[in-house]
Amino acid sequence: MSNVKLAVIYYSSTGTNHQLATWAKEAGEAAGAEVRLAKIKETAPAEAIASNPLWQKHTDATRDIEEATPDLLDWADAIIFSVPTRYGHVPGQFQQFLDTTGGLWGQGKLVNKVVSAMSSAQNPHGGQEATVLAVYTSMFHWGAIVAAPGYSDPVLFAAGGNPYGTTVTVDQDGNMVESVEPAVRHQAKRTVDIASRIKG
Ligand SMILES: Cc1cc2nc3c(=O)[nH]c(=O)nc-3n(C[C@H](O)[C@H](O)[C@H](O)COP(=O)(O)O)c2cc1C
Repeated sequence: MSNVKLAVIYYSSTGTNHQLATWAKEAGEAAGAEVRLAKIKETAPAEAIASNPLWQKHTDATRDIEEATPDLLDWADAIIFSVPTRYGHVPGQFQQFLDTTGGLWGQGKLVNKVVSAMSSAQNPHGGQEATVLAVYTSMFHWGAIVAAPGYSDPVLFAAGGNPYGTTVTVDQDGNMVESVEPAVRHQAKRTVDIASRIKG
């Protein structure tokens, strides 16, 4: 049993990052953490969502998942983010969420949160690493402690060897190309482990 409270926060249009986040949630629970899975609030217009059947289907299927709030960040000792690449950067929906955290930041409440990030893109070199690093740039401003996986376990090589955070390529049909589930589980376990050492 761990005394760590872990928030797994994701944005996903077509399900990939929801799946990554779900594996991270399960692994966090297996590591003994208290875990809350939350989605970033969708801000795209209904017409945009309806124009992509995969997006509409995923939106409908995840309607009941709680939405991330600053209160959730305040609650958590550790946070795992999972967001898809948008032109090598984070989705606007995620940036908008970050823009609501100024109050917590001003009170110093984001300092020493243990954070880790994951991502996906349609191409192996389409911005996966850049997106994870974009998340971390904001985390440095929080004063958070970045728990990147590095090469801390052999499973990371099979997943593509991204030391910044687990990332996956998604084909035209929305299927994951690399087998990243073990790497996601390792990243979540490591995040809980580091957070428990910091929390003491
Ligand atoms: C506006 C937009 C921009 C995107 N930009 C890129 C990109 O620069 N490189 C890339 O490989 N994939 C890009 N993609 C593909 C997404 O990264 C991919 O659909 C996503 O990783 C799937 O994650 P999800 O199923 O969780 O939504 C883009 C998709 C959209 C809608």
